[in-house]
Amino acid sequence: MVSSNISGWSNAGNATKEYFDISTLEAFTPSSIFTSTLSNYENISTVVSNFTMDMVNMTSEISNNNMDYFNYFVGTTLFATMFSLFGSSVNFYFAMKISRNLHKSMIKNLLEGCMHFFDTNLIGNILTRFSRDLYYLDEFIPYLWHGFRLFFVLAVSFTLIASVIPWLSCLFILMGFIFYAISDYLLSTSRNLQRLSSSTLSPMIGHLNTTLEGLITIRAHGTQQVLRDEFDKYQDVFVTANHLKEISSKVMGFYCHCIESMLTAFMTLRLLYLDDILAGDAGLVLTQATTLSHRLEWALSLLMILENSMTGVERLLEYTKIPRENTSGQELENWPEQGEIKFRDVSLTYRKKEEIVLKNLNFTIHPQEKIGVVGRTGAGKSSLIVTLFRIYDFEGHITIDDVNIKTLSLECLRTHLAIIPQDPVIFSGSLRSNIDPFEKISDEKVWNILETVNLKSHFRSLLEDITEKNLSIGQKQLISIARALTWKTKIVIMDEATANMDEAMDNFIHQKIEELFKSCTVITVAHRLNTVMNSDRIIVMNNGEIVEFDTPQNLLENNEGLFHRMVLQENSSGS
Ligand SMILES: Nc1ncnc2c1ncn2[C@@H]1O[C@H](COP(=O)(O)OP(=O)(O)OP(=O)(O)O)[C@@H](O)[C@H]1O
Repeated sequence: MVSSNISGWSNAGNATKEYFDISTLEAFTPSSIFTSTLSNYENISTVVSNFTMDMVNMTSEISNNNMDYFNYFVGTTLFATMFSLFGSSVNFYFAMKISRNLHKSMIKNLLEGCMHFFDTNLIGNILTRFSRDLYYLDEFIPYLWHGFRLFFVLAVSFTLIASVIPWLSCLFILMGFIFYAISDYLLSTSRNLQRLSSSTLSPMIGHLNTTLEGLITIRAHGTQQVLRDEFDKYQDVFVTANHLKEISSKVMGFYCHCIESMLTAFMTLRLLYLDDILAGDAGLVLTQATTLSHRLEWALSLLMILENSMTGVERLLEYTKIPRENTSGQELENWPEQGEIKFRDVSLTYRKKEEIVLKNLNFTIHPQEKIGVVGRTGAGKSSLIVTLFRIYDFEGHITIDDVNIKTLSLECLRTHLAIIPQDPVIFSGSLRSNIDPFEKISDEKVWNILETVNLKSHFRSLLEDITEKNLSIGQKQLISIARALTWKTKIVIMDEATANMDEAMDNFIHQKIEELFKSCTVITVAHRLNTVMNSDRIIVMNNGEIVEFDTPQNLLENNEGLFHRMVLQENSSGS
């Protein structure tokens, strides 16, 4: 039990120490210095007020009894206070450094993390790390330094009692062992309950998040009760774990009180039978003994909070070790010039030992060709696009203008491909920052692009906050197209970009794309077959394989082909 507790502690401690050694600290910003000074001021004022209270309490206890102890008290308490004051300042400085480093590393790792991480970690897990666990690190741990003051005060009380009745020291040593055994047991229990509480909070937060995201669908289907029941289930589990954690701290208080009562009773009985003790000394010993349990309980509860907070730190440190994408590779300018794409023996598996999603694909897309990609749900259309962006590792080779994309840096590859996704992403901020986030082109050119996509009349200024405008999905999609136009890439990919739109908007957007991306290679993933009927060639996918790849005309003429059957099916369901 003892060793498990110590090893748990030292793991977290070593991990923090290891993290602390990372020397990527940046200078503090003026605002963070200001905030830390304010917090430190609060810290210092707490220390000073604690000192004053200690002095008042102890003086009242001593002055009536034995003035010889007064200097001893003042000296020790003053030392404890100075130590605490110095310690809290040092503590704050390092706590802030560790916290800042951890924040930076976590967000960096998260943004550059492999997609596998997001496939295997629920959103609730991530949100809890960035909320509750960071809260423990930022709000609890820096303040726990105050607790060390308590150990001095405890030492003073013990020494004082022992100096009056020396043989009580043996009793204190025995009591120390009992407390150690209890705290060892309870601290490890509490630490595990804290872990349980944190891990049961994540599904609850994740559920709440997805509920809010799908609120319209939930209301449309009237499934509020189902969602409420599910939430209650997650909440019950969380509250149970959290309640047990709270109980463990109460249990510790109970044990402390029991021991204190036994100690006081024993001392009182013993004092009654001692002849050579002054009444003042006896009173002093008794008053110190009665406050001991309170202070011990407080010291142990601080240890418990520290222990529990370290589980938060432990969880945070896991996020500094997220496997990251390999971003290294060559940087090419003015690439690709033609936009020719070749797939050679490309296979993709999302997770090890899982089913192969793309099976040995071999095809060539010629420069400036307009290619449609169709297939039933789960055929592998989006996976094909994912491999082009190297979102997941794949086997085989993909070359663009004879450059193997695995040799390129991720930044180079991804900035030379434009994608218009199914759900257009609108960043919070101005219209300009949404269309040209890296400020590559002039305002005039941005306005020209807006005019090209028929959006100019909707905005008065490029600095207008786009989030305040209630844009339709079609309009958001047009903004995505405008963004793709500023990138001036040779390859444009549309992943079911018009799936959520009515036919008129769908036709309008495709007409725009034909016009604007005439000189580009365009790959359009589509569910509606008429969307890709104007393509030069169509890839028909089934079960991770390319089963047909030809012009729309030839595919329609092949009565045995999958595309032909899909068209017939779509027509019959439409009529
Ligand atoms: N992140 C992922 N992790 C594991 N498997 C995945 C992942 N994404 C897709 N798959 C699986 O890969 C297969 C192909 O999915 P993909 O999304 O490429 O199909 P699709 O043709 O685009 O389907 P849809 O038309 O419904 O979008 C499916 O069996 C799917 O379950």
